[in-house]
Amino acid sequence: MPRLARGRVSALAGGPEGGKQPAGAEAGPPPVLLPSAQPMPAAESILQRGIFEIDGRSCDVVLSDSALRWRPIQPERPAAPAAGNSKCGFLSKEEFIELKDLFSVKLKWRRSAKQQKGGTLLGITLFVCMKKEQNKLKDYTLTLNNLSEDHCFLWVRDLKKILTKFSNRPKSLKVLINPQSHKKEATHIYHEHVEPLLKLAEIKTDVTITEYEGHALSLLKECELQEFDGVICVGGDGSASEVAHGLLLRAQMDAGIDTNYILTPVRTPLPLGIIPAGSTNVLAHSLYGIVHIVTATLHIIMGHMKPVDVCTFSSTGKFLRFGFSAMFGFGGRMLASAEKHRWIPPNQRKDFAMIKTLASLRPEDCEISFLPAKSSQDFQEASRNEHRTTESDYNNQWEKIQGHFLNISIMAIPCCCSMAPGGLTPNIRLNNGSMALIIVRNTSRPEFVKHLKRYASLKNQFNFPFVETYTVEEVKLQPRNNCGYDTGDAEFHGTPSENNYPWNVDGDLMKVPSEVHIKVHPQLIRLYGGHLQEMNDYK
Ligand SMILES: Nc1ncnc2c1ncn2[C@@H]1O[C@H](COP(=O)(O)OP(=O)(O)OP(=O)(O)O)[C@@H](O)[C@H]1O
Repeated sequence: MPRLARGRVSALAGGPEGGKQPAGAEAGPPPVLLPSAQPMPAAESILQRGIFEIDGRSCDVVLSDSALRWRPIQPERPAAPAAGNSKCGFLSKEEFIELKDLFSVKLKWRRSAKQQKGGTLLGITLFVCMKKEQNKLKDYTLTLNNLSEDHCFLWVRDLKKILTKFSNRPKSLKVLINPQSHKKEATHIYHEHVEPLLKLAEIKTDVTITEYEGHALSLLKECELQEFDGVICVGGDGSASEVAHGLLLRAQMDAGIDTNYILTPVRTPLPLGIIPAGSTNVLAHSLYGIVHIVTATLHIIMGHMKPVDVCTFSSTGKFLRFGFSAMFGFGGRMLASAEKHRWIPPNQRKDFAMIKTLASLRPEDCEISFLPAKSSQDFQEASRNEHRTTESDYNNQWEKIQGHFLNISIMAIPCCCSMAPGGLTPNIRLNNGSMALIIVRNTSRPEFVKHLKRYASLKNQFNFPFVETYTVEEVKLQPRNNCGYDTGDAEFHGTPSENNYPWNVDGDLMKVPSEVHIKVHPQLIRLYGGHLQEMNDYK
């Protein structure tokens, strides 16, 4: 049975310098540490051994290059004559933390309220990243009390030396905050929940609060990025997508690629971290398996990284942007309507736009060409998930479908959200080099609503005669409404040449007058995070 370690507080509560406790930091209950009484592997070399008081008990503490182990020291009791076993007094259980879970170490001082330096040394505080439940990470502290300065200095020196060996952990980050995201809480979220943890981990930050739409993009195109190990975006999907686009665009510029015609993009050297502060947070949810600010921050601090597929969007050969997912038809119109009514509060705006777009539901007349994904794994998944594709489709041959469609979704990531925690496309992973193409043909409004509602339960949402799903690598979508695009809003009326079809790309409105070509590029960007189930570290 795992044992509870007592008396531990949150990493941010009563820290070494007595900093204030941010909202959300947990003071209890005490965390479950690793299963006790594990024998020390023979390969572990001991760096330090000493006596510390932990949770009010004197402990024999051993620091090796991979773990910190402790065992309470119990006084030898006189042997019970009947039992005849004099060693029973020493059989206390060992507990340990693995050093790969450690993210900071500080000396613990007792200081008066006004005192900035000095004071009485009480011991050492270790800050540890722990898995709390399913995909959730939390920060916890372990305090080793010992009044000897020499003793504590030596231990801190060795522990810090170990921390420097985790070369994938960032030391300097560029942070971009969208103050307008969702309920305008992104700045508060950053300062209250993220910054204290980054400071604790001694990560340097350079913060920019964006002032207008596209600010993050223009900044990333020009600013000096060499000094940073990663870029962090605090905002919703629109912001995260803009920053990902900016980072990738910058990588193409640095590689001397003409950004008007990006055929084979290069990978971006800098990883991107996403702190969810938007209304939907699909990207963060797909990445972390949960929308939780401390989890997102700890993934960044610990340097957990995941390569993720990205799509390029182009029209008539010209590059438009990078993105992770897109919707055309109902999804595009709904976003266009929501953007037009920005004055409505965010939650109500989405409901309003949904109802308005449903009320004027109409199909798009278009031609869809797609290149099926070639891997056998994709083929198996496709067949398992009631796809209509046959093996002959997987010959690198373009397929063509013409007709009237209510909605067309193209997703390179699972698109998890509160409505569909398992993802809108559960068979697409973050980096399997393929996209889901979901085509909803024209049908009655009640049938379409039934299909939308099924996403919430993730039960047979594709099991309708008017829904087709494919696993693809490329898609070309050519609208054929030459009579003019009509959203029911005046802004979209006009002559065909003025028409711009609204696309929803990662929650951002993109208006394009003609064909859009979408191509997936495997593992083009590295994002901080990853589902814990997939990470060996947390088996
Ligand atoms: N200071 C600003 N003022 C107005 N818009 C901004 C500002 N900074 C960034 N933006 C833009 O706001 C857009 C939407 O932001 P974001 O996605 O973060 O929030 P959201 O729409 O509330 O969340 P979600 O996309 O998750 O629904 C982004 O495309 C971004 O370019």
